[in-house]
Formats: sequence, C-alpha cells, structure tokens
Amino acid sequence: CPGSAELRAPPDKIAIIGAGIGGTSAAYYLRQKFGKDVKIDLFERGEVGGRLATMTVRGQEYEAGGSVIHPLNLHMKRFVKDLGLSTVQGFGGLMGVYNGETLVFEESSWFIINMIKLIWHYGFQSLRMHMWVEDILDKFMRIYRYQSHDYAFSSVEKLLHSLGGDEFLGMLNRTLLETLQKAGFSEKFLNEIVAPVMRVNYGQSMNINGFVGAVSMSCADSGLWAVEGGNKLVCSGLLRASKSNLITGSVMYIEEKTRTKRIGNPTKMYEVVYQIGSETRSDFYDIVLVATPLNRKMSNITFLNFDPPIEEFHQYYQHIVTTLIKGQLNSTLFSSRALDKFDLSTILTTDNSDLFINSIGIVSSVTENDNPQPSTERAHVWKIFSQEILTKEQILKLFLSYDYAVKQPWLAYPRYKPPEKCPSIILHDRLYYLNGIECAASAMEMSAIAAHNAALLAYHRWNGHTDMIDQEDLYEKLKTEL
Ligand SMILES: Cc1cc2nc3c(=O)[nH]c(=O)nc-3n(C[C@H](O)[C@H](O)[C@H](O)COP(=O)(O)OP(=O)(O)OC[C@H]3O[C@@H](n4cnc5c(N)ncnc54)[C@H](O)[C@@H]3O)c2cc1C
Ligand SMILES: CC(C)=CCC/C(C)=C/CC/C(C)=C/CSC[C@H](N)C(=O)O
Repeated sequence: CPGSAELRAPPDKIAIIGAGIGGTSAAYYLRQKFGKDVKIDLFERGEVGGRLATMTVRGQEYEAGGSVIHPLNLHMKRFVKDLGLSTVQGFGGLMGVYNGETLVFEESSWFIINMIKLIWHYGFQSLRMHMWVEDILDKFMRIYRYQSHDYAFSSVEKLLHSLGGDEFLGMLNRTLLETLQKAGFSEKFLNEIVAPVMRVNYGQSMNINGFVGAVSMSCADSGLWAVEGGNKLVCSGLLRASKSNLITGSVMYIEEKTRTKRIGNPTKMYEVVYQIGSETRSDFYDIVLVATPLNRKMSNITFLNFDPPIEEFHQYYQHIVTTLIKGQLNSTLFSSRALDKFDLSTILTTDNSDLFINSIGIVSSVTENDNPQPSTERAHVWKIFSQEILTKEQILKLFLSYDYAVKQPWLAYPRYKPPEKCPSIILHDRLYYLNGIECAASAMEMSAIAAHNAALLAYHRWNGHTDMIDQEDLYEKLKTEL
C-alpha cells in the first residue's frame, strides 16, 4: 500500500511566507497532513489575500485583483464549502470587441442570433475552440484525483506531464499563436476573439505560452463565480481553519543553520529573519514554504549561506492597472449608437498599440448577486484594465461624465515568454517554492494546486515516502481504483 510506511515524529515548526491564496491553502493542507501539534507561522507583510483584494469606494467593495473562478476549479469550490462561505454568479452581460475604430464583434442577447453571428463571422471556429479548451480541461482535472490519493510532484514540469503528457509540456514551450495556428484556427478568429481574451485576462498578446492561453480561454465558459463578500475571504477563512499563527512582518533572509533542540542531536534548521516595523526578529523552522513570487520587486527575500547556493529568480511580472470609474460611458467612442441604445457591458480590445485600455466592463460590488446591465438613468461602475495609469484626458475620452476614478496598480502575473523554464519547487532539503507554477499559468486555482502539492511533497519527504512522489502513469494506475 503506497505511502503507508511508518511515520516519523512530525516537525515542530513550519514557516510559510505569504498569506495569499497559495500560502493560506498551504497552511490548510499542511495542517491536514501533519496534524494538530505542529506550529505553523504564516508571514505576511501586507494584507491577507495578497492579489485577492478589494477596493472600497463610497462604502461598496469591488474585486480589484483575482475576481472570477471557473466552475471546475475544485479546490476553490471545496474551500468555499468547508468555510461556509457563499458565492455570487452572473458575470454575464453582452460583450463586444473594439479594434480602435469600430466594434468588430458584438454579442446578442438572443442565443440563436449569437450562434448565427459567430458562424457568420468565424465559421465553426468558436465551437472548435470550445472543444479544444474542454479537452485540455479534461486532462487538467486529473490533478484532483492524484491529489486526493496523496500523490505529489517534485517539479511543475513533472506535474504537468502527469496530466497531459508531452502535449502539455509542448504547450509550455510554444506560443499560443503557434499552437492555435497549427491547430488550424483562422487569423480573423485569432485576432478578433482570442487576442482580446488574452488582453483582458493576462494583459498580453497571443505570444504567451499555449497552456496559459488555454486557461485564459476557459474564462469564456459559462458559470464563472466569485465569493460573496470578496474572494479574499477564502484566505482569511483558511488561515483561521488551519489554526496558523499570522505574523505581520516582512521576511528578509532565510539561512540554514545547525541547532540543538531541547532533546536530541544537533539538527539542520532554517532561520527566518523578518522585520516588524523597525524591529528585526528571527525564528527557527524545520520546514519553510515560500508562497510569493521570488523576485526583487515582489518579495525581496535573500537566501544566505546555502550550499549549493539557491538559484536567482528573475521572472518579470506584467504591470497592470485596475481602475474603477463610476460614470456615463461615452458609447460613441466605440459605436455610432448613443448610450440609450448601447447594450454592451464588457468591451474587449484587439491587439492594437494605439489603444490605451485592454478592456472595460461593468462590475458589481462583491455583495451584489446580479447581472449588470447598462442603463441611462444611473451611471455604472466600470472596471478598466490598462498597461499604464490612465490620464485625465484618457478618462474623459471614455466617459461623458464621471463621479470618481480610483486605481490599483499590480505586478499581476508573469510576463509569459515561451519556452518556459519553470523554477524548482524544491529549493533545498526542506525549503519549498510554490509560485513557480505561475510560469505555466497564474490563477487562484493554480496557487491552490501548488499549495496542495507542496504540502504533500513536504509530508512525504519528511517521512521518506518516496513512492508517493513523481509516480509515472498515475492515470493508468488510478483508473482501476474505485
Ligand atoms: C488584476 C488581477 C486580476 C486577476 N484575475 C484573476 C481571476 O479573475 N481569476 C483567477 O483565478 N486569478 C486571477 N488573477 C491571478 C490571481 O490573483 C493570482 O494568481 C493569485 O492570487 C496568486 O496568489 P498567491 O498566493 O500565489 O500570491 P499572492 O497573492 O501574490 O500572495 C503572496 C503574498 O506574499 C506576501 N509577501 C511577499 N513578500 C513577502 C515577504 N518578504 N514577507 C512577507 N510576506 C511577503 C505578499 O504581500 C502577498 O500577500 C488575477 C491577478 C490580478 C493581479
Ligand atoms: C486553472 C483553470 C483550469 C481555470 C482558471 C480560469 C481562470 C478563472 C483564469 C483567470 C484568468 C485571469 C488572470 C483573469 C484576469 S481578469 C478576470 C476578469 N475578466 C475581470 O474582469 O476581473
């Protein structure tokens, strides 16, 4: 029976750096695996939630970072259920695509008319795209089976290979454009539908890798949802449920040192040095999980005196600005119709360097469970994604009038540039890195998957259960299990 070998005494203390969805779900899974006696410290220098954050404007909260969750994101679904949270749905509304001059595509509220329009413009390409994404999602879903049987992977590449074999690894190494051209998608469909979806989701072109491209295209599926009150509630809920200790401080260094515990021989431990205000403190841990992107701009953590030294991480993250504007849209910028005849609630844009926005769409507050519809009577709250902070002139081009404009800049997700070489998960003997998974695709569920994997990996390596790590042909092996 794999993984049922004798257990070593659990570690005394585990540190997790970063209390976003990655760090808090790692705390949750580590608690499940190592039990109640392990002390888990969770370091966070900003807000619990990280890139899951809301902006409060005039007493209403809106998602400013990670906002939508796919119906097949089973970890997120499970967290919401276990934590007793509620969900909101309705990211519907009509979508149009603007190329800087005109709307090249507009959805219709009638299903049948929409189908006819899609076929008229693009033949059966949109149906083929749906099937392409479904096939990838089907394989991707295998991870839940593997993780429920406690299997872990020592690298992102091995994890992806176990799901989709060489096809998934190939997608990491080729651009989405190459992948879809090879699959026979037309230039028109790619430019008018696929590129705009990449721009709204990842602020990048079709030169991102094929895997993140597929994840991004899955956002076109129906049934997207969010957490009522804000997605960040999952993070605070997991923190509480895992009974971890939150340390509000900024980690500066991690160093391996030999320590003699109260009983037993000298053992190797990790010293985590952190700053709270102007005070520097440190503590020792048996296991450390890093749950934040490792680069100077985002976390600035130094690894001291490791032999061999820990590699330097240089992944660039894409700068994106979220702007919330309450106002009356200047619909004539996009079409000849005045606002009372303009029924689009999301406008995506094609890859055109003259455009100063990636997308603009009506948003509801995190407590509203409705489908936003434009109306002339009251101004809506619009969420705009752009590469740069919008100037007043640009805002006045987009809006006839507005009440307020508030912005939140992000280093949002990796700047994808295939072929992708994903960072290691095992940085050192008992030191693990979660955010390397973002090189494949950045999404809440990806961080939760990386967290579950790292918790299982740390547990099996602690107990010497090598048979639970990097097993090949898992799909075939588990097929026969009930
Ligand atoms: C604008 C935007 C829109 C997005 N939309 C979606 C979406 O709709 N759906 C979706 O699934 N995903 C979306 N994403 C992606 C998703 O938000 C991220 O993939 C996910 O939240 C990453 O979580 P994480 O825990 O891995 O990292 P983070 O959330 O970045 O957490 C890392 C944490 O570590 C902390 N930290 C960093 N350095 C230190 C240090 N030295 N000491 C202590 N603490 C430190 C940070 O403060 C941070 O809180 C979006 C992201 C952005 C920015
Ligand atoms: C991991 C899998 C299989 C699916 C996740 C799909 C998903 C929800 C990806 C998120 C992509 C992303 C970074 C979107 C950012 S913008 C989201 C939204 N359009 C908004 O307006 O905020």
